[in-house]
Amino acid sequence: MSEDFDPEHVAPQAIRKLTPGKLVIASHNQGKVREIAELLGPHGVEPISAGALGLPEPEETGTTFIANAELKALAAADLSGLPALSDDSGLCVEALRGEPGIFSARWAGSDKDFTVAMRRVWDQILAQGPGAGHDAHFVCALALAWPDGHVEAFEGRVDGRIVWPPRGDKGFGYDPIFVPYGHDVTFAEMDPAAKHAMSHRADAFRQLVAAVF
Ligand SMILES: O=P(O)(O)OP(=O)(O)OP(=O)(O)OC[C@H]1O[C@@H](n2cnc3c(O)ncnc32)[C@H](O)[C@@H]1O
Ligand SMILES: [Mg+2]
Repeated sequence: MSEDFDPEHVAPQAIRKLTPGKLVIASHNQGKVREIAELLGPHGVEPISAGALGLPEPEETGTTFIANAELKALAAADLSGLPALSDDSGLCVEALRGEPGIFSARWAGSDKDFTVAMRRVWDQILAQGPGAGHDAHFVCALALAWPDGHVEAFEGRVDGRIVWPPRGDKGFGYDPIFVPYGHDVTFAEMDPAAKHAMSHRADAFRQLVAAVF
């Protein structure tokens, strides 16, 4: 770094705005695609899912939520020639030092069986011994990429606790074992509108909407 480099005085890069039109939802998770389409509802874009375009599922080689979100959005924008919005998210359990974290989908195995993944979370908390806390948070990184390689990314979070047994049949993934702080019901017992008012995805969405719309 040169001696006169002063990080306080670097001009911030201009945030690129999204113009109305088609937007690829760069996810192969139907639960996410549904939630993202609902959150995008009032914002005048026309969502098309990666599945509908036959786009492949890129390998998630990043070591952070943001890195994985960016690589998924950039791959979809490049292949489709359209702006693309991706989501990389997961459940981080404090007693498990943040696991499953970026491996949240992978804990469900190739069958994407979240009964197995939720059981694994609970068993690993129990394996920590009787003093282990149940605190956890969900993280959602959203990345919006354009075909020329420009990308903007935002990260949201919601804190809560893990409960057992799983409860509720709304939502997806780990929702049946996650109760947000200040509530008694799991994300899978809430109506979608209630989850959208407080979720990690909604938190990231508020930042994205404020910046690019
Ligand atoms: O990569 P894409 O194609 O978007 O789909 P994916 O399911 O593989 O998604 P991720 O790689 O981001 O993995 C995140 C996993 O974390 C879980 N997850 C993320 N957000 C969640 C939410 O709101 N409620 C419950 N589980 C969630 C969910 O099971 C996801 O499979
Ligand atoms: Mg994935």
